[in-house]
Amino acid sequence: MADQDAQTPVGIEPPALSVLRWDEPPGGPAVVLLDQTRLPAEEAELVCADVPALVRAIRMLAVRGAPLLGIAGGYGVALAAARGEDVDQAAELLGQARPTAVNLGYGARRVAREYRAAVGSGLVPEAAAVVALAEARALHQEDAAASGRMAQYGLELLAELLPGRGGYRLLTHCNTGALVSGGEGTAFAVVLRAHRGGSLRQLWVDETRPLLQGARLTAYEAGRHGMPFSLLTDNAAGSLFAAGEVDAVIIGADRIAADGSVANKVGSYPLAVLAKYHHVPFLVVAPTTTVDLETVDGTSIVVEQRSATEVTEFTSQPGAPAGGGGGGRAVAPPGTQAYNPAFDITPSELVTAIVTEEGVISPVTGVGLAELCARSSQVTIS
Ligand SMILES: CSC[C@@H](O)[C@@H](O)C(=O)COP(=O)(O)O
Repeated sequence: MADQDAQTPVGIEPPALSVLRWDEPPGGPAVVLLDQTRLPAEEAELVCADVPALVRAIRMLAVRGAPLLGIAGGYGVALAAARGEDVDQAAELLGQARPTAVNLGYGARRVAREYRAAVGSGLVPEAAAVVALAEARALHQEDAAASGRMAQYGLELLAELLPGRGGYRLLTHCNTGALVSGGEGTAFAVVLRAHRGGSLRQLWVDETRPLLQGARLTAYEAGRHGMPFSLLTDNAAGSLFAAGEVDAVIIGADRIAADGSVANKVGSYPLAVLAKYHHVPFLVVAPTTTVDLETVDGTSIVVEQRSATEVTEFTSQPGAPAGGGGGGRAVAPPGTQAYNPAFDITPSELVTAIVTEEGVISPVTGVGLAELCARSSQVTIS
């Protein structure tokens, strides 16, 4: 059971979270996840011993967040390879489990490509499976390194945009910390670095309806690190801006199109509009693996639509079938239809800057994005 009162005093680091790992028990290899649907009540592991189990875990958000989905996709293909299964089919199944986060398909295809190359060079499938696992591990490590670099660039950007502040009051949405990454996350990694350096005055955490990634997960991570933070309902953000309590908005991304449009958790776009109106910087932090130059603009991004029960019931299980029966307490009359997109799209003109592991682009332009991606050491997958 996670102890909600056990906040870590500043200066003392909590133990790193084991969010996703490869395991090789006697029964065969498995991808072991920290089940995010059970946080913060329980720190429970979920063992995925085959690709369908991992696909289910992805759909129900036991594992989630763009960079971690990429890592999960990579290990999923390595799992298929280790089991002697069709890796291309596995990559396809994994890549389609959730449509918006580009990293998922990237991770799966990248490992599948390495496996195919290994077989093509004459390795037997067992040896090629070892190559596939090594590639998944490399992807995992690259993401951890990218996280550290984004944190540094992000902190420098805050200092530049908000000079002379006694400490930053940052508003974030959804969950972007260690729970979504091989490292300390994307936007949350910047917040954490500010906290460690004594420059975080306040973290405002949007609860993030309907699945409460802010309330359940970001509050859990902020609490572990002893941050000064408060939770707010998503629709309280406007009054917080009006009161002058927000110095910057800082979020992650699930896909960034070639024109700089940003897909992120639904509720990000209204924050960008509020930020523009109140002259507050709106910052997006994402690795270059989240930039998708093949998606020309925001209108081409496929936005995942999720079950109505996630809206019509409280504490509904993520991914419960539409039409009731999500396992939660109904808050709407039976049969109520719901509009439940998982993400929304923020156009580049509302984004002050995008922070990647290769540097910062501001103003956000397609040219700047392409340059950063070209500089990136990330493997290009066609
Ligand atoms: C680095 S995390 C960026 C995004 O993946 C995050 O903000 C987000 O929207 C996650 O959505 P989720 O539906 O919980 O997977």
